[in-house]
Amino acid sequence: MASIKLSGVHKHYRNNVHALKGVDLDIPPGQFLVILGPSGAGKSTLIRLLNGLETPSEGQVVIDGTELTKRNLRSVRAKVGMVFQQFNLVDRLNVMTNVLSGRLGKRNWFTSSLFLFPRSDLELAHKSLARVGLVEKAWMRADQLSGGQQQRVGIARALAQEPALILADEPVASLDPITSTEIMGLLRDICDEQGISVVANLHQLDYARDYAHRIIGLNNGHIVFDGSPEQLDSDAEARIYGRSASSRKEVRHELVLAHA
Ligand SMILES: Nc1ncnc2c1ncn2[C@@H]1O[C@H](COP(=O)(O)OP(=O)(O)OP(=O)(O)O)[C@@H](O)[C@H]1O
Repeated sequence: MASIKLSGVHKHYRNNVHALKGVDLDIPPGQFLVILGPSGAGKSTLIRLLNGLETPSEGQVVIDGTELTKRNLRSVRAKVGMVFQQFNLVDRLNVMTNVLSGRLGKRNWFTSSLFLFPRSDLELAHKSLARVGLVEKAWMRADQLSGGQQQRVGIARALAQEPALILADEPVASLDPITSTEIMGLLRDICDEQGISVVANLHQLDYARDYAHRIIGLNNGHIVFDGSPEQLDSDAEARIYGRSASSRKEVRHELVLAHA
């Protein structure tokens, strides 16, 4: 389980974009947090700050009481599993090897470079594949699987890290609606059953409502909503997406008429 605290976090990129503008956020252990917001709001930047892919220009990111710095990056990252929109598997390698790569951060340079894994790692990779229901695909090439299966492998790879936290950057953006609900359900079950915190960026409000314990809304680098799924009403949606609630209703009405 991981507790996460962001205090006064700003992110300026070199091109003068001010992507995050003073973000304060406390995420207790075991929470499933969904980040919503329009394109460019800063969602991916926030996710990337949590595993040290980006560093704050100002402010602090503290995970389990340890401030994330360049010096402790490797040890903190070893506790953070990543799940990506495009799965990020090595296509030509089999599923088992892809899952085992989740162990690389825990091994020294020599054994990692030779892809030598102890028996305990193989058992853990097998257990992770069983958790996502894909043991029978262990020796298939990753690129022979469907998108949903590839995302399950991505989740198994994250689980093989024995993570305290899983970061999911638009985990269902490349999947059809049925597969998307299966993947969101799997992530929520992992969070509830194993106490692994999940922070996910989403563009779909319905999935946020159905699967999150808590939702934050980002707009132009600011947190403009922080509440439960039940609190995400039309006013909150309007704050997050920068439209008035009535204009969103009109747009929906037009869409319904257009499809009638
Ligand atoms: N590496 C980078 N260098 C420069 N600017 C960047 C970089 N990454 C993001 N930005 C800018 O920072 C702002 C926030 O981007 P970010 O990707 O965090 O938004 P987002 O909410 O995840 O958007 P989307 O939903 O489209 O993925 C945008 O203006 C973006 O162009």
